Amino acid sequence: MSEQIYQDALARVREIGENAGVNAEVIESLMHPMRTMIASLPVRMDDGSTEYFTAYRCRYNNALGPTKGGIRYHPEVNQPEVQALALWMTIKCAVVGLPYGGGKGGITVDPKKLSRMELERLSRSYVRQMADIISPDRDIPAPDVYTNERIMGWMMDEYEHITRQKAPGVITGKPISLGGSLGRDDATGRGAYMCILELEKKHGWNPSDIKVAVQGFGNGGYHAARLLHERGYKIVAISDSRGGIHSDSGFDVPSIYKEKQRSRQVKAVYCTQSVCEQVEHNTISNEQLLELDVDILIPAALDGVIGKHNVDKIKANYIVEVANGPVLSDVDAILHDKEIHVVPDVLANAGGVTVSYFEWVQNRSGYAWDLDTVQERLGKIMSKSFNEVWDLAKSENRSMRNAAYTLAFRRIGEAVGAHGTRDYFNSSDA
Ligand SMILES: NC(=O)C1=CN([C@@H]2O[C@H](COP(=O)(O)OP(=O)(O)OC[C@H]3O[C@@H](n4cnc5c(N)ncnc54)[C@H](OP(=O)(O)O)[C@@H]3O)[C@@H](O)[C@H]2O)C=CC1
Ligand SMILES: O=C(O)CCC(=O)C(=O)O
Repeated sequence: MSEQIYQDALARVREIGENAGVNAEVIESLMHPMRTMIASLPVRMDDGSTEYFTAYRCRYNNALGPTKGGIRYHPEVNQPEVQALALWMTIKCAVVGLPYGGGKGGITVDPKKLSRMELERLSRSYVRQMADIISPDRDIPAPDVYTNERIMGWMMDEYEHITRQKAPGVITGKPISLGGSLGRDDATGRGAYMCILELEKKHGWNPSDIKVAVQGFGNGGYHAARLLHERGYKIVAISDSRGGIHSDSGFDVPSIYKEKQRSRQVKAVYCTQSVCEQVEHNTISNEQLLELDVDILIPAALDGVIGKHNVDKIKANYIVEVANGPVLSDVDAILHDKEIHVVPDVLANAGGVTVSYFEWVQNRSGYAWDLDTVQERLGKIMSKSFNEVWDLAKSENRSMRNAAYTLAFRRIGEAVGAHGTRDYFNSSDA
């Protein structure tokens, strides 16, 4: 996660923005984050000492609504990365038509080294520092890498403690018992799966002929792999932070998940009810996984994994970006020329924020939807958004990323215009 990622994200906005048919001032406004708050979080450790962690929350742009985006816990979190992630949230929410701007947060920490109590104190400390900028109408966090519903529950609880009122809409991805939505747990992977179903229709694919490699086996990667496996796609490679496994005959995803839950590692196993047995496979690195000869490559871990250093070795026909920012901008044109099609992050992983939006709507109305309603509405938004992007890409010979950004810029531009004559670019920190 290089600090260059933000410059890379800006370069892409500038390049695509030039041909999007949008006022240059709108594109310029996207080159500047509205506000990034940096805080030091003092945390009492279990041994009685105090450690300080650096935390960020960026509210990037709120032309379309309150800012929205996850909170990442990772040792390499830094300000430029958080800003890049917040910029992508701004574009993503516009691509799928949500009434949100973009934000993102993070803490520079290795959460695997903290005890549960330390993690809870850290998470509560984050909310104490950020309480002035988050709120159900202003900035609404959610989970991202190495954060989860339990952490969202602690954060909501801390916020309610500070404001002395119930405020479930301040954060999404919460436990169901605290106002979370059914269907948020697998929404990111399901949204990507729904994009692949659209591709399946367009190309007339037979799922059992399609080989898929998935990098990252967390919330996004696991559910995408599980749903594709259930439909009959061949999941030939899976990895986590320690490396990956590969077999051309495909893996049984539920078995691998069961073993990952048990041992914390991705292992090539097939499990019956009582026992998991090893199956034939190769052990591969995360770099090798990206270079496999597959039909669909799903990077679902971290940003910047495909760039000039490896683009010549990429063999997949489709890259479906479940991770945010896995492909660097300087290889967009190379991939387009090689006819390696990218379903961009701002579309492919938008299922997560879409169901977060549903959660927020449910919290505000005080009425919980059933799972069928959530999934049906997610399906409608994903299918409509996918086809809008696809149609623009086909009709104007743009890449899908270019088309998605173009649609987003136009929507943001319309909102900026509709805000009126006030000097929008200098104010509006609502
Ligand atoms: N959660 C969400 O709702 C959304 C997530 N995303 C994006 O999806 C991506 C993954 O997020 P999410 O699934 O939530 O995160 P999780 O924390 O649930 O899982 C992360 C996964 O990535 C693996 N991983 C970590 N580092 C590496 C590495 N260097 N190489 C390969 N794998 C690695 C982890 O391995 P291990 O298990 O060994 O730690 C884990 O399997 C991120 O880019 C995130 O921004 C996008 C939209 C929404
Ligand atoms: O669910 C959300 O609000 C945001 C999820 C997120 O951080 C993302 O889409 O990258």
